[in-house]
Amino acid sequence: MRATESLPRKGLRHVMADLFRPGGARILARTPDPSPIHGRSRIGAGTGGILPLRVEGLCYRAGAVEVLREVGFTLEKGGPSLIIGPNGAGKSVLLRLLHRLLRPSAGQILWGTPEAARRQAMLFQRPVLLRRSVLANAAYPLRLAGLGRAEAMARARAELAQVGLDGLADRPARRLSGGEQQRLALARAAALQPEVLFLDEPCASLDPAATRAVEEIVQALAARGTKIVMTTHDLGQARRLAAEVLFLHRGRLLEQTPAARFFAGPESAEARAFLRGELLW
Ligand SMILES: Nc1ncnc2c1ncn2[C@@H]1O[C@H](COP(=O)(O)OP(=O)(O)OP(=O)(O)O)[C@@H](O)[C@H]1O
Repeated sequence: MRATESLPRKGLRHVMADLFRPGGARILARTPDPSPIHGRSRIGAGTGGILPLRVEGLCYRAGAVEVLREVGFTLEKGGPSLIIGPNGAGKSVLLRLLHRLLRPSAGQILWGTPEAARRQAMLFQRPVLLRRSVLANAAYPLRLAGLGRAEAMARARAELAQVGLDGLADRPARRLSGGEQQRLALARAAALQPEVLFLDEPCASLDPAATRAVEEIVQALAARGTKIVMTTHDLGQARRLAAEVLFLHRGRLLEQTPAARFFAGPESAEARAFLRGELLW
C-alpha cells in the first residue's frame, strides 16, 4: 500500500492530521534535551515512555481479504525494528494500524501511556509536503505545537541543518528531488521529537546516494533515542539498520528475531527462503 501526494483530499487531510496532531506537543515539553539541535526543551518527551508497545491478536480484514491474522509482538525501546517480508505480506497495513491510520478488525494495540498518539510520527514512501517553502514545511508542526514563530523557525533551521538542507530553506518544498523531499520529511517529523517514528519504505524510490543519506539520518535519530519502526524491501538496508527483524508472510508474523541472529539463520523456513530470494509471495 502506498501513500502519495496524489491521495484523495480526505486521505491527505487524514495523513497530515496524523503527522502533526494539533496541540499534541504542548503537554509534552518537560525534560532537558541532550541534543544540541533542540535547544532548551524536548518537545516530544512526556513523563512516561510510550514504549513498550504490545500488540495482541491483531487482525485486519479488507472485504473478503484477511490481510493480517493474529499478529502479536512487543516493541521495546532500543535500536530499529525492521519489518520485512515479501510483497503483499501486510507490512504497510501493519504500520498503518500501529499509527492508527487504520482500525483493526480484531486484536489490541497497547501503548505504554494514553498520550502515545501524540508522541509518534509516520513517514511514507512519497512524502506529503505542503505547497510552501522547505523552511515553512519544517516549521509547520512546531507552530501547530504552539511554538512562537521565531523559535519555530530557529528550530526548523536547526533540523534542516541536521539533514543537510539548510542551504535549500527558501526553495519550494515540492520542487526538491525525491531524496531531498524525504530528508525534509524526516526533519519535519524529527522536529517534534517523536518517541516512535514509523517509516514505510522511505527509500523505495531513491537512488543509492539518496538512500545512504536517509539511512544516516535514520541512524542519527535512532542514536538520539527515537524508536525506529520501518518497512523495507531492501535486505541490504535491513542488515545495515536493523537491531531486530519482524518477518511477515501472508499476513502472519512468523518471527521477531535479533538482527544478527536473523541474518545468520532465521528460525522459519519461509524467512530462510526469503533471504535466499526464493520466496516471492
Ligand atoms: N483496503 C484493502 N482492500 C483489499 N486488499 C487490501 C487492502 N489493503 C491492503 N490490501 C491487501 O493486503 C495485502 C497487504 O498489503 P500491504 O500493502 O500491507 O503489503 P506489503 O507487505 O506492504 O507489500 P509491498 O511490499 O508490496 O508494499 C496486499 O495483498 C494488499 O493487496
